[in-house]
Amino acid sequence: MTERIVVVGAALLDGGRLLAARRSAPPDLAGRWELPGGKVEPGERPEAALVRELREELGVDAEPVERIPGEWPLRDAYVLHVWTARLRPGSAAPAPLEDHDELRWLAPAEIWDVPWLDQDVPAVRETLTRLTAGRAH
Ligand SMILES: Nc1nc2c([nH]c(=O)n2[C@H]2C[C@H](O)[C@@H](COP(=O)(O)OP(=O)(O)OP(=O)(O)O)O2)c(=O)[nH]1
Repeated sequence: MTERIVVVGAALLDGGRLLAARRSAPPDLAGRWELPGGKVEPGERPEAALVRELREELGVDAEPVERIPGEWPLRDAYVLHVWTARLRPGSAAPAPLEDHDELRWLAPAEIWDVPWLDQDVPAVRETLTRLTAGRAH
């Protein structure tokens, strides 16, 4: 039986904008944009994984807000789950410390200005719907 590995992605929102992160590796994903995050470790709660990954990759202190319903298949046995998230008061600003070489805060009208990973597009579209409906901020 193939084990399913959950990858958590953060739709990190601030002031009505979404943080997009450009991957620096591996070569086949480099240059494409994604929701920062990573694999949930065995025994780890997905929300805890999200907070840990955002600290490691971006140097921020963030908290999950709500799960975006749905799950999206990635390569191999990976599946993407997405949460909206926000910075906690006093958090540093995000910096591309690991896995990424550029970050951008995108306003709703700019969301499709970057080449997202194909597999992230449905989750990004869902996030945009929430942003424009004023249900996330
Ligand atoms: N973080 C993240 N990974 C994604 C997204 N879309 C997508 O296909 N992936 C893929 C890339 C990787 O193969 C895998 C997640 O790996 P990762 O490298 O970000 O996770 P990680 O920090 O736990 O990795 P590792 O160094 O511990 O191996 O999922 C996404 O939106 N966010």
